Amino acid sequence: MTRIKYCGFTRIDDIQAAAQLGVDAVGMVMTRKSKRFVDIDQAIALRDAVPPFVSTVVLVMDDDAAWVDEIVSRVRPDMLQFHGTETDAECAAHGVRYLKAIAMGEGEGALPRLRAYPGAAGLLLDGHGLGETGGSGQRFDWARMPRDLAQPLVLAGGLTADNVAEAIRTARPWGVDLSSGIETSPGLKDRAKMERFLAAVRAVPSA
Ligand SMILES: O=C(O)c1ccccc1N[C@@H]1O[C@H](COP(=O)(O)O)[C@@H](O)[C@H]1O
Repeated sequence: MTRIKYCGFTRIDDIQAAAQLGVDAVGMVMTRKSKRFVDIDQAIALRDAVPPFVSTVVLVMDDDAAWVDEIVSRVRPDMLQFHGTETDAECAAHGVRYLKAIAMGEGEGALPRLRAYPGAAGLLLDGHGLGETGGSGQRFDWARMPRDLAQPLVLAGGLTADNVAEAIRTARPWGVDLSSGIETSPGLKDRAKMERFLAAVRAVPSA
């Protein structure tokens, strides 16, 4: 079974709809570099709308350590997701389990970074380049998904209901994560797109 995370929520109705549909995790973006940025009070309201057994993840990107600590103490996400040039020690410093995003848009330059995060609960391989913000629907060649890493790998970048079956068959990820493929505009989710994406993932036989 391929796990599913929908990311970039800004509206309570959307996050509740995603949970009802059966996603494993929901994400909120708390770096001011993003068009989907939510502040602490919005994030608390969104988190409080998430039912039991659905994980909450907060995404940051080269943000001040003090800001990340404030998120941890007030929003209390189940996991952090780092998208910048943070080191393994910097990611671990907040005392919360984390995913590290690896910018696969870099080409071969991404390969050393895949082994630089032994403390990460999982790695999220995204289509954007190093230093660029994600969430823009940029994909990478799914055949480049490594096969020899111990950590669970999450595939991200440009996934939609129309391409996710092929992506899963090619990359064989632990899970998939997306934002723009289930939106009408940044931060505004579309229930029909969320439903179609889930059905497309569930239709792929497990390995
Ligand atoms: O969503 C954002 O605005 C964002 C900002 C900075 C870094 C990452 C961001 N989004 C993440 O990028 C991937 C893929 O998104 P998409 O499906 O291609 O739109 C996903 O993990 C988003 O959460």
